[in-house]
Amino acid sequence: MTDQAFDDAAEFAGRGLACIRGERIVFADLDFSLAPGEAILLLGPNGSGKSSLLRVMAGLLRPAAGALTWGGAPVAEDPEAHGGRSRYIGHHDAIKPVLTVRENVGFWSSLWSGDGSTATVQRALAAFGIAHLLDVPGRWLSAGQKRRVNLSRLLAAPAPLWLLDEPTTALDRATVAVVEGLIAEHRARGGMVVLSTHTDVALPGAKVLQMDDFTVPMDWAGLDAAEEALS
Ligand SMILES: Nc1ncnc2c1ncn2[C@@H]1O[C@H](COP(=O)(O)OP(=O)(O)OP(=O)(O)O)[C@@H](O)[C@H]1O
Repeated sequence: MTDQAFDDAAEFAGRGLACIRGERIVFADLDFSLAPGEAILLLGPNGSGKSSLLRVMAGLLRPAAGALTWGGAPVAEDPEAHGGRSRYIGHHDAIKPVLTVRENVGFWSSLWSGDGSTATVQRALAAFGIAHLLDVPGRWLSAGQKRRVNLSRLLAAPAPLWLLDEPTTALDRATVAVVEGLIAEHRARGGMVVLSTHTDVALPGAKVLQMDDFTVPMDWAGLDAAEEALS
């Protein structure tokens, strides 16, 4: 864990992004840009593509059209570098029930940053008020505790780009405020955040992407080219 500014932060942008899942075009012609210190709030009804866009941004899902850039360079040319600078926290809790909290968070910290030390894990858990759960197995955690453990991975392996899918689900109001504060600190250090939510999360000055602005009809003109690109 560090309080230092992110020297490797740079503008993260997407141009002309489209996403097909199953047989459906989820979104198309989507542009975004995110400078160091900025945040994007993803809004839209169930199924409008918030999770899909976050997975595209994380490099976990190939866009059917368009491209991502980091500091102007195509992300697709160096996916490993993108993996190193981004932290994707999905809305499913990635917690192994038989491992302790220390082992769960330590695994990710080690994988992402090569650290994984107990001291680092402990500091990350303390920020979420759950340092006392260090030796508790994952299967004993409540839904909100699981969420906090998941989010503590962000602090156990610092990186400039946080991609957060409904991060406040199951959290009590006090912990939502903690998350808001940690996001503000992350942005103050030049970090960037993209966050999907169905609830109120305070992200001062965030850009808003309404996902339903990017839905397209099934006869969308770019469909053939997009399907060909994916095949
Ligand atoms: N693995 C998958 N295979 C096929 N289709 C999928 C898959 N995952 C999602 N979809 C479809 O993609 C569309 C967008 O889903 P996505 O999860 O991105 O929406 P969302 O806005 O995050 O929804 P929610 O608010 O319910 O979390 C939906 O129509 C969904 O059925």
